Amino acid sequence: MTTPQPKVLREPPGPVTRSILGNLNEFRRDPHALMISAWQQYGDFVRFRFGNVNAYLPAHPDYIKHVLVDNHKNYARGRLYKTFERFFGKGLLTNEGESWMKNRRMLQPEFQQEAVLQHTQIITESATAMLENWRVKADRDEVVDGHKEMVGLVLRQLGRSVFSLDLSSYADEVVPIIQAGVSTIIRDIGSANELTPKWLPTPYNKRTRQINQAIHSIINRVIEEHKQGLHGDNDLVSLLLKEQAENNLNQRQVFDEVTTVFLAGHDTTAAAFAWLLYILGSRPDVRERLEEEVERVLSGRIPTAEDVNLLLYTRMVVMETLRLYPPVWGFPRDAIADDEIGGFQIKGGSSMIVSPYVVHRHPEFWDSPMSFNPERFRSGWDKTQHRHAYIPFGHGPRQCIGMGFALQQMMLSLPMIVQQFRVELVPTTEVVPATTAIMHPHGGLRIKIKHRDRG
Ligand code: HEM
Repeated sequence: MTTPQPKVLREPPGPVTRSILGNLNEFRRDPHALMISAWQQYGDFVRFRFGNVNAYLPAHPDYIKHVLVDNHKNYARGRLYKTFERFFGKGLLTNEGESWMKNRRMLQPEFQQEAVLQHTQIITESATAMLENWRVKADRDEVVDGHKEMVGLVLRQLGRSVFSLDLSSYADEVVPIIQAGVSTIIRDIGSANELTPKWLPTPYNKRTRQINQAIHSIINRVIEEHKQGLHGDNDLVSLLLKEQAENNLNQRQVFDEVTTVFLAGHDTTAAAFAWLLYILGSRPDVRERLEEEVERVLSGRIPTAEDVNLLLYTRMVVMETLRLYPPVWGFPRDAIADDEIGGFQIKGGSSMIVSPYVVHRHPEFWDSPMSFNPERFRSGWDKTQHRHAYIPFGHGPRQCIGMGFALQQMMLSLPMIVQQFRVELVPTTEVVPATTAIMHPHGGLRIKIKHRDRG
């Protein structure tokens, strides 16, 4: 009888460096460039070293499936999500275990299709309000920041739907502070800042405090106004306060969940919208087909929830935009115990970077991956495509809870924009993706809004 030989596992290959920080500086500087070049050189499973921690990039959809679904229990939120906690607290995004599961179940109904459909009117009313403003901007031939416009739209839609409060007035002052702060998370990975005690008056601690003050000013107002009964009892905040009254949540948990939905729900969708504006401005062929569809289906009407199912090309454009410009370009996990992926050895304690940005560009799964081609999402695309080659909202038990809401915002608002306006890019510098935590157009998106009916 022969004894079975232990399987020989390979060490994943990756860029070698003598720096004590390993590949960390390069990653902080330009994570997209590092990931893409390393993947092209080393293949579908790459090893980086961040200080004394191994960080792996699983670039093949099978490997991603392993981490997010098949063996997800072995992959915890980990170190990087820990750094998110200083702004997000321990809400759904950063939390784990029993209390995550309990709160996810509690909040899930607020984001299910039925609930999302109920927000249709708020979403279209909010878009109408923005478009009325755009009339004035178009009359004046103003140059505007398209990304900032979209932040305002999203804050109005998200705020009114989920918090019963229009938050768009924060778009100019408070939100930029929050966005600038949250986006530094990548730069802060492994930096000495993270090790300094919070009470020390370092510039880093001061900045963190300032960002938290900006966040708290919004969230405290949202919660306080609900406690005073100013916003009825039919939204996410009321639900959380009811759970608190029944001792299912404490005050801190309510605060953290509201903060998480606010932070995770505005910057992401606004970035996606900004890229949609970019496509409208840079691809006349796509814009013309959108205009044709919107006229045929809506004949000048405001879209309803039923119309969304008929706007097939619009959906294809939204999906292709999320493929090439995924607002969440990467998200982390840490391996709890040793594991094996595709014959590679994974040591417990090492990190994973799951990257929509990389797998959405995988040439084995996407023809001409770098070209923007909505046709690839023609009806039936999902019958032939690998499920884990397209993950703009993640997958598995931790898939984005706001996915349906974000898609509905885009499916209703994009046709309304197309009905009335055209977008002209103002050429200054090339539009490139930011390498901050959320991938919006770097430095904003300078555009002019043109009335469609005036040519
Ligand atoms: C285009 C817009 C959006 C994109 C691309 C996006 C992307 C993602 C991704 C990739 C994840 C998974 C992260 C991981 O597994 O580590 C996630 C989680 C999450 N998202 Fe979104 N998101 C978007 C919009 C929203 C909206 C509108 C909300 C809320 C209103 C939201 C709330 C959340 C929350 C709470 C989680 C954590 C879920 C959990 O772990 O249980 N997101 N999102």
